[in-house]
Amino acid sequence: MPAAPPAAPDTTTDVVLVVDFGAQYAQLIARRVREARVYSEIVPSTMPVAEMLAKNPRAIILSGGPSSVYAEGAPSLDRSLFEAGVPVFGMCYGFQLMATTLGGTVDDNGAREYGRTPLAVSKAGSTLFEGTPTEQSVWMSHGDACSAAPEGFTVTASTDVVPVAAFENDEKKLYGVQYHPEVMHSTYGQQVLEHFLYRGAGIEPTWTTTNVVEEQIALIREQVGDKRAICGLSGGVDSAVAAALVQKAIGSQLTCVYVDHGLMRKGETEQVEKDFVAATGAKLKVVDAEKRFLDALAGVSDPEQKRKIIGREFIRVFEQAQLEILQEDGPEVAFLVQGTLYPDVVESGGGTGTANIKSHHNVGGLPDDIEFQLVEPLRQLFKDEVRMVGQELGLPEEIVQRQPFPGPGLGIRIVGDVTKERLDLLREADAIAREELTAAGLDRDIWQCPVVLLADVRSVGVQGDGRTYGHPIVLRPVSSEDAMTADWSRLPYETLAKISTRITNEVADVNRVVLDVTSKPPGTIEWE
Ligand SMILES: Nc1ncnc2c1ncn2[C@@H]1O[C@H](COP(=O)(O)OP(=O)(O)OP(=O)(O)O)[C@@H](O)[C@H]1O
Ligand SMILES: O=c1[nH]c(=O)c2[nH+]cn([C@@H]3O[C@H](COP(=O)(O)O)[C@@H](O)[C@H]3O)c2[nH]1
Ligand SMILES: NC(=O)CC[C@H](N)C(=O)O
Ligand SMILES: [Mg+2]
Repeated sequence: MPAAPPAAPDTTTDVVLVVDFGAQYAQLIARRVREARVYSEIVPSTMPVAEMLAKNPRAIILSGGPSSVYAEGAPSLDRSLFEAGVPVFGMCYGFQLMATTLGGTVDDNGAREYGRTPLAVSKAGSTLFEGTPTEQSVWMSHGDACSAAPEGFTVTASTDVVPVAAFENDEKKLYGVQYHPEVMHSTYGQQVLEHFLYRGAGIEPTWTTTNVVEEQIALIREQVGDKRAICGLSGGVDSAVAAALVQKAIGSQLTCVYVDHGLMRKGETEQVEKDFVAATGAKLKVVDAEKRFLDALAGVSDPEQKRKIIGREFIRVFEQAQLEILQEDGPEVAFLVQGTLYPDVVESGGGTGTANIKSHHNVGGLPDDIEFQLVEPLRQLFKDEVRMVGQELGLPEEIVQRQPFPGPGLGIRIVGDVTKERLDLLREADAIAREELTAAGLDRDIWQCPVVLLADVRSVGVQGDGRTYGHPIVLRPVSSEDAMTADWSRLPYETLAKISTRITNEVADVNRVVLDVTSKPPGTIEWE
């Protein structure tokens, strides 16, 4: 198994633990806490309470989860958590668990609520609801409900069907809400969360991205010591920021390695070589590994298999680069730096009880026999937070604001086997789409625009009065904040028309261009 990355900066004093009960939104809670300028860390609900308390948390948040508190084998918590004097805030499942553990009642009384729900605040000015309206819109997602709060708690909100939708116990510093304050649709959610942190738990909002930079630099120095590290550098935002952080921490002990796997877009390798070195002055090694990747991918059309092969080949190339660097004088090269972010981890099924959506090459695609120790300073952050760290480090806007491009590259944008010919065709189509989107001034409006070749699909066309039987190209422009959710971008028709005409005119074997109008969920951004 890959070595675990450093969990959390131990220099942080004000840590808030988010206990994850298999929630869809545990990571969202953690980032909302950071938005409130307080450091937070997610821990699994299976962690013993003594271990949680040993982290000296200033407060604990209990997430939602798919189980029913009264079901056999449902995740629970030792009562001592509520008696340790640490302020606790339960959300949905966490709220229900607090209720039952402390003597309240939760049952399946038919009071289901999913989505937008009006909440009536019955105690205006309470710790949680101070300054928010007595009627507010919240986001619910539950089938069980609390019908009686535990002794000593004041019920502070209800809905049409749920008599206890929030309760508070200021003396014990215990709070809970049935709804999800962490999702943006709960109008006063952030305010309620901040009230818990500042008023309930008395935490000062002092955490900033500067802390991330300082803490990570200290951690990296401690982890790497006087050994050497290589950094997988793609030219993308995450690896550029990770490399800049590590460069700051260990300077010349770092060598960046860019792998040209033959799955890159047109002109990309040249651009990385030129821009990245100019921006950071880092040592960069470019490895041409096209043959190796294409040979390994030959005949493979299953997306997960492709991802695992690509993940493995990346590591084999890094191992070779390691051997070459060892030829130069210096200590052992024991570490591999990657620009892994939280969404890569959670989509790869790396949360507690979370599903594997797709194996990102740098997490779920890593081979079991990897010997490098991983250095992943951004592993707990989301993209927009990483961009802020990049700005903090003084990286140029062209790098910090770049649209994401997945590590497996065009390999996961060909639905079907990956061949050199198909890649060349897709590179042409992709270059046209990018050129026209840039010319239309839309680069900043869209998050990214995968261009996908449906190599296994053919359709009939008529070109030059003759019949063609070609392949469709899919345009997938999306808008997003953090890639966890996304919407399809409403691009101007003229731009779409130009892209479509140019692709069908200029790219052989393509006789149709289609637009993907699916949000995420249900679709993911990439097709594979
Ligand atoms: N061609 C490549 N050569 C070397 N390392 C790579 C390459 N592509 C990806 N990686 C490694 O895999 C990590 C994850 O890739 P990912 O695409 O998520 O991040 P990124 O390319 O750094 O940023 P962005 O999301 O902006 O594209 C990178 O941070 C980098 O460490
Ligand atoms: O480095 C990466 N390795 C991968 O294996 C990978 N898969 C998806 N992506 C990128 O992640 C974001 C979310 O993508 P999905 O909605 O397709 O899951 C989008 O920005 C995708 O481009 C990847 N990046
Ligand atoms: N979102 C949640 O935490 C749901 C809690 C519980 N499974 C319910 O349905 O009530
Ligand atoms: Mg990338």
